[in-house]
Amino acid sequence: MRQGFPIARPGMRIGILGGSFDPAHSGHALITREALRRFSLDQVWWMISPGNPLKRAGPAPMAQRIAQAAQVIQDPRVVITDIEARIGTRFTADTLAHLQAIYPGVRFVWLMGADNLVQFDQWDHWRDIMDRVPVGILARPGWRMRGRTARAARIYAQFELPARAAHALGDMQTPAWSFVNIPMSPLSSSAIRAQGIWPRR
Ligand SMILES: Nc1ncnc2c1ncn2[C@@H]1O[C@H](COP(=O)(O)OP(=O)(O)OP(=O)(O)O)[C@@H](O)[C@H]1O
Ligand SMILES: O=C(O)c1ccc[n+]([C@@H]2O[C@H](COP(=O)([O-])O)[C@@H](O)[C@H]2O)c1
Repeated sequence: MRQGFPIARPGMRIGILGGSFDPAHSGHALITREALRRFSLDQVWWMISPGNPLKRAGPAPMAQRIAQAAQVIQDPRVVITDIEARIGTRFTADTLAHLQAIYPGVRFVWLMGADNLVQFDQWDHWRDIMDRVPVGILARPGWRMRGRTARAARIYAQFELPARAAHALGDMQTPAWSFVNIPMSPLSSSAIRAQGIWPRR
């Protein structure tokens, strides 16, 4: 965990994996390593959300989620950050606007699992997100087909970058998105919570 705002130089390609991370698990680590490789990213920031605007139940306290995330991944290319809470945003479109203002010249790529693509068209100002940054989608068990046929995917079909060219995603003019098939993990935070081992008391 870097205190304050992470350091980034102009020209860097940085993937933002926003999430509840309630708790972080090895599925997050897997998609992060794949995103780094497939989208040729310099870093991925695990942006621990103050709370998903579409989820009714609030997550475990931020400090607990950050500490757990730091146990799940130790990679110099991965930064765990509460930047969204610091900025005071929880809608992704707002957050990305702030990040681009704070870090001019940094090439941000929004990352998400295929499950989020399915409801992406319900996010606040989702088309602004498409206009602002390239979007990298990582396959998730049970969600590949639904992701591919999601409303957002259909509306932006002409802007899809084929997976074989995904390494160039960060340099693309927006809108641009790419869906990559990767080795998949069935893990989910909800399954871990259902086991009653999280949140820790
Ligand atoms: N196993 C996985 N495969 C692919 N993507 C994943 C996986 N786990 C999480 N993600 C993605 O990581 C991001 C953050 O996910 P989140 O922290 O909500 O975890 P989750 O396991 O999806 O949680 P929950 O089960 O509570 O919805 C989201 O974009 C989600 O799609
Ligand atoms: O901006 C929105 O309307 C919006 C709606 C749903 C989810 N998000 C973001 O999507 C990311 C993934 O959320 P989650 O809860 O699936 O981990 C996280 O950064 C959320 O803030 C954002």
